[in-house]
Amino acid sequence: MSFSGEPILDIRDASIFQEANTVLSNINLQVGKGEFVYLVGRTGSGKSSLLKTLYCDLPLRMGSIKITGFQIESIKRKDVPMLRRKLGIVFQDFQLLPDRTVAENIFFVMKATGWKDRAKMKSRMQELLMKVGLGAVSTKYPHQLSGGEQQRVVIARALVNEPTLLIADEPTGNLDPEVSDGIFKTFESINNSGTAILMATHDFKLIENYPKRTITCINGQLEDSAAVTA
Ligand SMILES: Nc1ncnc2c1ncn2[C@@H]1O[C@H](COP(=O)(O)OP(=O)(O)OP(=O)(O)O)[C@@H](O)[C@H]1O
Repeated sequence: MSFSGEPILDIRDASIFQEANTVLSNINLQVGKGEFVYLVGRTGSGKSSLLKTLYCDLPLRMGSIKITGFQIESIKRKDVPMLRRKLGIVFQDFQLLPDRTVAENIFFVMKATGWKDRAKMKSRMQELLMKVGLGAVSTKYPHQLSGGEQQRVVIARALVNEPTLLIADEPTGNLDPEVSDGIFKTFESINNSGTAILMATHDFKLIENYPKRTITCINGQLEDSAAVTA
């Protein structure tokens, strides 16, 4: 694919490993600012490993990756939190702190990323909950929310620092179809306000209903729907 500006994600001749095994070999991928891209492939094909490499949870041992301005192959350990601040990361299992309220869960990330002004934190938190379609839930604990509501809180939390790229690994994996659809629309509205989204999913119904550029992990390679149709 070609872009008018610099891509927000630029993978060049990278290989992705899990211990001694090569999961993906010599892959190339460019994602433009504000794009919405699905990442699909059979179980074990390497989707999560690729995403983990992007946010430095797995080391990049071969090739180069530039993401939101950071060069992964040469990134210093001290810069990893800064990279993760520029990315929003959403997983399938909601990963909220169970013993803290929704507000405290969001404040926790804010404090960890340098927010100090209590009034600003509160208003940002309320703005984010509105954005993901949640009403007055800030004083509730995760167990008092449905799975879909918890996932919305996780999305709100991922948006705290206005990421330019949101990475989502099976964000609708544990949700029933109607709830998934609502969550997906939330991602779409986030994307419409300019955030690029890279979403690993098994949810082919979603892809059928909302077709977008799709990258498939297959036989250790990436297949790009855009390359097929271009
Ligand atoms: N922590 C780990 N240690 C060793 N090998 C791993 C680890 N995690 C994954 N793998 C292996 O790496 C390969 C790719 O797994 P990965 O989780 O990236 O696939 P995936 O496409 O995300 O699968 P799924 O759709 O089931 O989530 C698989 O062969 C898997 O067994």
